[in-house]
Amino acid sequence: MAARLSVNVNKVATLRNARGGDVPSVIEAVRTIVAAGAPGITVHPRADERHIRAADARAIAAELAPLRDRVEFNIEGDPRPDLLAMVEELRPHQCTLVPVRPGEITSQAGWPPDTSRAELGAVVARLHKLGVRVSLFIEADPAAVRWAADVGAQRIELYTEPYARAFAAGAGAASLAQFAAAAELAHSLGLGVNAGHDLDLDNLPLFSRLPHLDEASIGHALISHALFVGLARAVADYLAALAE
Ligand SMILES: CC(=O)[C@@H](O)[C@H](O)COP(=O)(O)O
Ligand SMILES: NCC(=O)COP(=O)(O)O
Repeated sequence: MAARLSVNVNKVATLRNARGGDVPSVIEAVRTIVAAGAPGITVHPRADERHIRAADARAIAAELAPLRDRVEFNIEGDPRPDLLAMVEELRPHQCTLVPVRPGEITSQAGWPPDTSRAELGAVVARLHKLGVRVSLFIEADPAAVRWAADVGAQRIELYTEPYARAFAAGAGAASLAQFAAAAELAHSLGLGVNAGHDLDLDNLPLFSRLPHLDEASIGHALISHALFVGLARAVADYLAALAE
């Protein structure tokens, strides 16, 4: 069975915020994406609200509430108090905890495996208690996979920028082998396997062969593709690439 596509709509909000109004509408984008058959929506509401704002997350949660049994909502972010309060309020299917470095343009790394298990473990336990699946954003590194299992996560999200870079350099198969080893280890430890960052129509068909892949969250390249072919067609293209 093909992995689920979760479309990250951050960049719709980036375009909207550029002019300060409500065009393009994030909610209209969500409706179009869901109508095109994507079974997941992802947002990464950053502390500086450069794109997705707390109000967007609330509006998306309300929009998806009637569809809860077929469309998953995934909120990504660092475990800062306001984000955890948002997750507690909105109860998305999944929260993906991502390390954030001050001033980063975008995510640049996964959680280091020497991150305090006690501190993050308490956050994971709190979210699990709310019925929210927790995924931890990590590198394709066995030590990081074992760390995520020790912290109590239900899933990992493999940070795929290194794969995308390797693919562009003609070394995609070798990189995929490293990711596959991490996915196999995660599966053996009872962890689900998500993946995301810099996946696109060129590198996704090969990556979709990853064993045990549950979900791919894709935003920047998909929304960019939509500028040329339309959003519904972009979603269809990514669903097809993920099913290859
Ligand atoms: C965790 C991840 O890889 C994405 O959520 C990424 O952080 C998107 O953030 P931007 O859309 O701000 O680049
Ligand atoms: N978790 C990855 C994500 O949500 C989207 O990343 P990108 O496709 O915008 O690089």
